[in-house]
Amino acid sequence: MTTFTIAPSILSADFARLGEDVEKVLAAGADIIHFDVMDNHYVPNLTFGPMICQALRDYGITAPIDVHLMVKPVNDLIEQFADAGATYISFHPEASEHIDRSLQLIADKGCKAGLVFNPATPLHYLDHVMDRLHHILVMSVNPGFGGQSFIHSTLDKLRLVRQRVRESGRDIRIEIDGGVKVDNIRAIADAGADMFVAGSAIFNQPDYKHVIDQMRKELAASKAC
Ligand SMILES: O=C(CO)[C@@H](O)[C@H](O)COP(=O)(O)O
Repeated sequence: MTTFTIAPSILSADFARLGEDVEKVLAAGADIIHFDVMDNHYVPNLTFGPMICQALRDYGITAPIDVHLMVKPVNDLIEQFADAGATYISFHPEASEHIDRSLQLIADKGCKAGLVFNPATPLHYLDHVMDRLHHILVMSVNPGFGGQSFIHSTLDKLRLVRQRVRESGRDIRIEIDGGVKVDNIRAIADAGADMFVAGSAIFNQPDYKHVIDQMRKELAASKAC
């Protein structure tokens, strides 16, 4: 049976009360916390760095922290986020000079590695690195901002990624990120995702538990179950 992971993106959380908001979303049933790191260079927006990750660990957050690096170059921040308590670290292959080296660095620092694909990034970057991946993150919006609409054509991309993972015979998680809502999460699971990042869909609602419960109900009805 497929294990589904719900990963709220703190990009839409209340930054003035971040520790409390993260505690609240975990108590509402979230599995892990998704951390969108933007550098105003690789993407046109600026968010937070490793100090915030460390601050959440110091505050007492023990859930896995899933760091999505939207930065260029990537290696310095891989090291800093690993030291600050990241569990998973993913980066965009076109933002790394040496993809294999960056993946190895993540593993050497004791974290689990992922590669991220923008809607138009070709999947050939998966060649030769499947054995190094814990997850593959498929972006269903162009990176940089929360609250964008899901790009429907990424469902086809998800199916291709699912096929590649199946053919590899490896247990690689497939994460989707951008525009994930209660009303599309089942179709996304049917297309092959098993980790779901959702920012605005969860944090912009007053009752996080209600949204997460509805998402789980949709997932339970998916063909992937
Ligand atoms: O990485 C990104 C955007 O670059 C995403 O994680 C978004 O932050 C998801 O936000 P919603 O689309 O769910 O509001």
